[in-house]
Amino acid sequence: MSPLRSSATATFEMANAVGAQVPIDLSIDPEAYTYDFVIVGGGTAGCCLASRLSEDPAVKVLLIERGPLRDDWASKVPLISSNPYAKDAPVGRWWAQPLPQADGRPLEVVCGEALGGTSSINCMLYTRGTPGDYNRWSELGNNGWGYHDLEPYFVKSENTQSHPPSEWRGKHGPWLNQTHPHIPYRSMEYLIDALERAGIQHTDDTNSPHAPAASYAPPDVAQDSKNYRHSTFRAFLPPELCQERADRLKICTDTLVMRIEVVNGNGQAHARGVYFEATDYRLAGRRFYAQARREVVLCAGALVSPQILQLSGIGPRAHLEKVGIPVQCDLPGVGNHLQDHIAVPLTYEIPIEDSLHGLEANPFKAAKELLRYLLTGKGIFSLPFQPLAIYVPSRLLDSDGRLSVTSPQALDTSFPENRPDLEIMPNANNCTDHEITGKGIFTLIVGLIRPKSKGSVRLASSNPRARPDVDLGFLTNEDDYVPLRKGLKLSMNLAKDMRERGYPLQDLIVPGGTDDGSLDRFIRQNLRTCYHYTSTCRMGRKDDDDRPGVVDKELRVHGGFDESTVPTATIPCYIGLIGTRVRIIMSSFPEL
Ligand SMILES: Cc1cc2nc3c(=O)[nH]c(=O)nc-3n(C[C@H](O)[C@H](O)[C@H](O)COP(=O)(O)OP(=O)(O)OC[C@H]3O[C@@H](n4cnc5c(N)ncnc54)[C@H](O)[C@@H]3O)c2cc1C
Repeated sequence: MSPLRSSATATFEMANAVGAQVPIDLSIDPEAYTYDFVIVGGGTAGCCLASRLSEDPAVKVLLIERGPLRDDWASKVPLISSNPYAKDAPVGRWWAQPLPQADGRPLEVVCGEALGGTSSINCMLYTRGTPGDYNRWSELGNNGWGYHDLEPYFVKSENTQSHPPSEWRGKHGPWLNQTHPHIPYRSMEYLIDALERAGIQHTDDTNSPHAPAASYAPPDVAQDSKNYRHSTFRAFLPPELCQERADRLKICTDTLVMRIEVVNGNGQAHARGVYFEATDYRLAGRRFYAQARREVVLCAGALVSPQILQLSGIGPRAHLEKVGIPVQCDLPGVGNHLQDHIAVPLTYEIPIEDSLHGLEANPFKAAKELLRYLLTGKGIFSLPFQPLAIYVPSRLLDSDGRLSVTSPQALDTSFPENRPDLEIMPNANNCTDHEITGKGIFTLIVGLIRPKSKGSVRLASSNPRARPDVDLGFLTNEDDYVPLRKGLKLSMNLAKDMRERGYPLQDLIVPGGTDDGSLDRFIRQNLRTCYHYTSTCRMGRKDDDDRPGVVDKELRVHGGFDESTVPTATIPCYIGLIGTRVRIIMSSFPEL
């Protein structure tokens, strides 16, 4: 049997091969459906973990992924595969609850659903965050998770094609990344000049632990040498590796895990196995079971991991009882503490030839660019949507949004208090939900990357096929307005500078003024998700009154589990971009 299959029929055959149909036929030898590790979710974390665990020839691993295997050409081309709203994009999209703080608007949440998960459709930015991010995790009591503890795993896993080897950059890992220093948009040249004049320094390497807290650079991007997207599926589970390990690594795509089997005995809970069905609704009800000799590892993302725990009877008792799920373990933290970067875009009109919309308006230019990519791997099709990463700590901005402190001590990010809390994301395209046709668009998205607001994930029903109920909780903590206002002022200053230097930039969707009232109104009307959901199964103490943890520092679910159920949504508090971090957590986990 090939280790990689994709259609629903193949899944069904495969389910027969990797599990036992429920109710289990007692004549089946349990060895036939028992693995050492059963990994739920073949996404950013799951692919990496499946690869690492199956390095040991004595270890049998089953990886179960809800989405398909997508390995066609379009899924590799950055510009095409980075659009989660394209008709056939392998994503799950559903509405979160309407937000009172967004004038009652519901926002859509989006997750990748394919082998590779969200790393198959995201913006590809390989961004680790600052040393202070990890040192803060340590400060919260999670020993072993400080920056110097994790740096060796970053180095081991990556292969940077643009930076020299150093103590913090790796050249020999399976996950490739590179940087594109030449940005083909005229608007970005003006923006870079404006950043320099604003005192925001260029840095050679956004992932250097020595990069200053206020800095800008073209980001590292998860791409191979042909400029194809390097999702974690391509990096960690290439076909030759899957073939070589076919005896011990089974990958089941188009397959939906319904719940984890939890058994209690001798005062301890134990995750014994998982129940699953084909994702295709026509095969719903034909349920299968696989048993885990050692561990069930939950890597279903920050929105679905808590759903699966709750479906399995692990979560806040009152909620489980309300939905009619028998309680196995009363764990109040499951699904709480949802965090996401809060994004507010400023939208400007620019000449259409300076923006990505120039490709829509000019099919000849689009064809030429596509041909260039086909022949050379270069050009607009090879680039990320976001060509520059800009970070600024709001506490260094004065009330007019100007950088007021630039001392080396204040910019040293090894101290948690110096971490930037604002990311300004420039894009040469429309990043709003408004339809704007026939115009060139330039966007500065102000992202609050360390929000205090928190939301939650709860079961909408006991049906595992129903999407969970997501409350993004944006701006439930009013403190979040303060850095957002400063970020908007900084971005408006940058735009003003670009215009004053002669760049034809016209206001389209911007605040009516810079007083708090105008800015706050604009924030509520325009805020949106950044898709960076985390912390719904956070690492931390179970008895922490303010924010009870779900897993301990070895990523085992609290509650007496003798062996572990390990969710990936374990980030204890927010950091910069998230995919890179999730992968490192999974990379370091087996050695803990
Ligand atoms: C549009 C977009 C752009 C982004 N851009 C960036 C970026 O540029 N850089 C960055 O660092 N981060 C980015 N992110 C965030 C980042 O990609 C994610 O935070 C990260 O990939 C999450 O990893 P994960 O392993 O936790 O979950 P995922 O990668 O989402 O994997 C979860 C997997 O579990 C599967 N699954 C879910 N339910 C079940 C079930 N019941 N049974 C079986 N399988 C199941 C899913 O299909 C999925 O494949 C972006 C996110 C989005 C949506």
